[in-house]
Formats: sequence, C-alpha cells, structure tokens
Amino acid sequence: MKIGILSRNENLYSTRRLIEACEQRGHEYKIIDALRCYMNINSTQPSIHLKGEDLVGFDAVIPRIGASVTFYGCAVLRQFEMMGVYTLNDSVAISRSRDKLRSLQLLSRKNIGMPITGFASKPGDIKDLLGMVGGTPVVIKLLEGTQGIGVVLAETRKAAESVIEAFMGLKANIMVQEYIKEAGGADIRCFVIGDKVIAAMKRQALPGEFRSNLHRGGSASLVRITPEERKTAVAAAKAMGLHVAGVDLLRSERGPLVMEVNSSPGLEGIETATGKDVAGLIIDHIEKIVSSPRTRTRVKSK
Ligand SMILES: Nc1ncnc2c1ncn2[C@@H]1O[C@H](COP(=O)(O)OP(=O)(O)OP(=O)(O)O)[C@@H](O)[C@H]1O
Ligand SMILES: [Mg+2]
Ligand SMILES: [Mg+2]
Repeated sequence: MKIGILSRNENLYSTRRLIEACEQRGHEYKIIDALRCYMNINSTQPSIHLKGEDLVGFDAVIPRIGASVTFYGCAVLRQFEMMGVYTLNDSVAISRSRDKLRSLQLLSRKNIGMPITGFASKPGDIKDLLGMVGGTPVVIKLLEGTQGIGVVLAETRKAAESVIEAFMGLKANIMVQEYIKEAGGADIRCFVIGDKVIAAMKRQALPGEFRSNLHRGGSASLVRITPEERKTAVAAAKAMGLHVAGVDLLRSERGPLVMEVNSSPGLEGIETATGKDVAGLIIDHIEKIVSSPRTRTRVKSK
C-alpha cells in the first residue's frame, strides 16, 4: 500500500512509530505537511500538490492533525476524500470532535454517560448556572484549553463565581462540570480502533492535584477496564464517527463517564504504559479495510 501520514513533523513519536509500522509491513509511505499542501478544488479531477509533487496513488491517509491546524488540515483531508482515498478518520468526524460542546451534545444524544456539564459564554446568572450543574464543587474549563491548562476545581460557590467572572473577562467560552471526586485524580484513556478498545491506561495525578494530564505531572500505567468501560468507549467513538479515537473516561459511582473523545490520540503515552504496538495495530486496521472494499464504508453519525 501507499500510505500518506498527514503530520507536520516526522520526528514526533507518533509519526515515527507509524513510519516504523509501515516499513515493517513493506508499505510505501509519505509524510505530508498539510499546511504546505495546495489544492485544486475546481477541476473535475480534484488534486493536491506538495512542493511541486502531485499527490496521487494513495490507498490511505492517516490524519495526525494538531488542534491548531484543524481548519486547514481538515480541508486537505477532505480533498483526499474527494479523490476517493480512504482516510482513517474522516474530516467531518475530526472537525466534529474538535468542538467540545458539539461532541458532548452528540454523546448525550446517544445516552452515553458524562459528567453533568453546563456550557456558557456570558452567563447572565452565574448562581443559576452553578445550580444547573448541581452546585459546587465544580470543575470549570476553558473550551479552548489543553493539557490541563485552563481547568480549575472550584470547591466553593464564591470561588466558582470568581473563576467564572475571570474567564468571562477573557471573552472565553466555558464549561462548568460536576466534579467527579471519586475518580481520585485519575482518568482512563481508552484507545479505540474500529470497534475495539485495543489498549487502555490509567493516568494518575500527583498527590494534591486533580488533573491527571501527563503534562501536569500525572503518571500513566496499564489498567484493566471493565466490560462497561469498554462498551462506553466504543460507543463514544462510534457516536463521533471516529474509527480511531482516544476516549477519556472518569470512573464514577454511576459508572464510566466520558470526558472527551480525541481524534488524533498520541501513541507515546499509551505504547509506553501498555507495551502494545499501537502503531502496528493502526496499520493492520488500514490493511484490513483497504483490502476489503465492502468494509470501506464510513462510520455514520446521526
Ligand atoms: N469533571 C471532572 N471531575 C473530576 N476530574 C476532572 C473533571 N474534568 C477534568 N478532570 C481532571 O482534569 C484533567 C484535565 O481535564 P480535561 O481533560 O477536560 O482538560 P484538558 O486535558 O486540558 O483538555 P484536553 O484533554 O482537550 O487537552 C482530566 O484529565 C481529569 O483528570
Ligand atoms: Mg484531557
Ligand atoms: Mg483533548
């Protein structure tokens, strides 16, 4: 096969691992920096060029699209789709997953468990907003936050009000969420490929910290997940229309709650924590789909 890896940097762990997996299986590959691509969308034959080269003959494209390049990255991916190339996750599903509000709305429609969550931009009545999500303690998040930055635990109503006011001053959209105390500063990352969780790790926050992000000092370890967790993770990926996804769960008294669904989940943490060849499993999945045209249908989300 000829596989395109949409990635801005071939030295990134995930990209290097995908390259290795392609090489081990004798596939041709090309690293494609989406931002450097230019496209002809007007012709009857859509095309993509990169440094003067016509990008043709690809069997599959693996999108590794960073949050900051979602818009143009998805446009390039869409162009590959128009050319009939199989894309591991399609552009619609990726843009959908990048919108946290839309993602949680979609998951709730499918009755997938999630923390009680309020969204607001300039809440006219902060007390009422807090009441809506069951009162403090609450977790307040900037919608555009990442790596745990902009995620605050407010234990009292006073604290919650000041944080919300401060975020409002930044003209940011915010999420106000029920605090899942019993998760104990841990979350579970389920790596979904197709309709299976192929690896799972537990990320545990440092003592005194509730955010389990590895960037915040959290540590990752192999974890056994329950059948219910497995089912929830697969259902969440499916609801988002993603073939490959990193589904983050909190373990709560009322079962697994989905925090978010990632469309370009990193490989380093999960491979290190579980010892699994996740990159290889991704390429195996592509081989299976590309070689059997009947299964090459897109996952649809209503
Ligand atoms: N409602 C909650 N209850 C308990 N803990 C939470 C809750 N929301 C978030 N956390 C903890 O805080 C961490 C960071 O939150 P979250 O994943 O929502 O933000 P982020 O990591 O900054 O965003 P992104 O994952 O998009 O980069 C989570 O991994 C989890 O450990
Ligand atoms: Mg997170
Ligand atoms: Mg994320």
